[in-house]
Amino acid sequence: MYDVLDSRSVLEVLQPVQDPELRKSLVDLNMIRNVKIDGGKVSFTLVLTTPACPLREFIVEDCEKAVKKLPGVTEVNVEVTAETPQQKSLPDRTGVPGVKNILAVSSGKGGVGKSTVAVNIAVALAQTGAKVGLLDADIYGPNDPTMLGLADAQIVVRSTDKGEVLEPAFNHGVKLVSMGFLIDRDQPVIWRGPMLNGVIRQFLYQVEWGELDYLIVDMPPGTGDAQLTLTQAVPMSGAVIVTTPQTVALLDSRKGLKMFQQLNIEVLGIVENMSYFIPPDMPDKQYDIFGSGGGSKTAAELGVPLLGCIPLEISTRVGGDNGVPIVVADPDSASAKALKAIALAIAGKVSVAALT
Ligand SMILES: Nc1ncnc2c1ncn2[C@@H]1O[C@H](COP(=O)(O)OP(=O)(O)OP(=O)(O)O)[C@@H](O)[C@H]1O
Repeated sequence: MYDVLDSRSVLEVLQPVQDPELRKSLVDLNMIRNVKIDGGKVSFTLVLTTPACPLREFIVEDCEKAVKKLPGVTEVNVEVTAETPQQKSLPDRTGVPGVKNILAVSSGKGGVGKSTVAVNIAVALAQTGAKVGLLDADIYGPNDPTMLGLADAQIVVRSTDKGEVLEPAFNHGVKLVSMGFLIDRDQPVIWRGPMLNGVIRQFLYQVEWGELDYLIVDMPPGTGDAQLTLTQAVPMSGAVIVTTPQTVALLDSRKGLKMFQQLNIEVLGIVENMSYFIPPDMPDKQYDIFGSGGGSKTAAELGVPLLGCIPLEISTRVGGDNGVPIVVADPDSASAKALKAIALAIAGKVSVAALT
């Protein structure tokens, strides 16, 4: 069938190989580029739709298997790169130049670990090579500077010919802008809609974010006016809802889900935090402190995916307090593994949403 080994025959054997999430041919998606033949050696570039592709190895293996079937092939070299697609444009919303995808991390209730999840997901995505920003919009408890090791950072304002711009702080591979840089922690601030709107617009459009694959927005907990103002002001492509297994937390997360759905923002899934406790001195034991299975039940009821379950681990809390997120401090811990898998699942879903 294939008399000559050339780039056309390589593309032909790769034609049936699909991106497992997009269910389309890699060739049709323009994910196979720079095919080169040198004797029996075939090399090409595989351009994934996110550096955090959860199925990277699987896709590479499929490509190698397909090309090795060609007569005369002695070696296959696949160079893997990524180009994150731009989120679809939203009606009545202005995107942020250079920022490909904006994602909300929210919770119906306070204290469920929303900021812990937002910070660790941001860092986990950056660890894969993605360019990541974090906008800490939690007006009630802006903890991201502490959790990212930037408690003492100052936001720098520069005058340019386009007016004043803010320079984000940076640590663990993530650019950060936080409400915490603006407000005095000991002074309660009452945020009225227009004021919050103004600050958020500044955080979106007057910050030198540069090129970002993902801008994660750590939302304030709850579903009140502030959350609604924010959800309407930010051109988000998707939202992640963090919950704990208790019934109350789950009821609240249902409200959060409805809020996003009403505003036509895709809910990418639910993260169940504090799912179970593993005592550090008894790693074989597991205690379901807040009950079990709540996250998966709610996800099934509401028809959204469960992105993952994170155990309650002392080192996760310590990582947050010390400014070294658990995915950096102890990447092999159960929590870090769960958080990294959740970050990859989110990246996969974002690419699918952008390309379908
Ligand atoms: N899986 C976990 N294991 C251990 N501690 C955790 C875990 N998740 C969160 N925590 C701890 O619980 C506390 C609350 O977490 P966090 O600040 O992330 O919650 P939150 O939902 O953002 O709160 P709020 O928005 O109401 O301020 C923090 O001290 C954090 O370190």
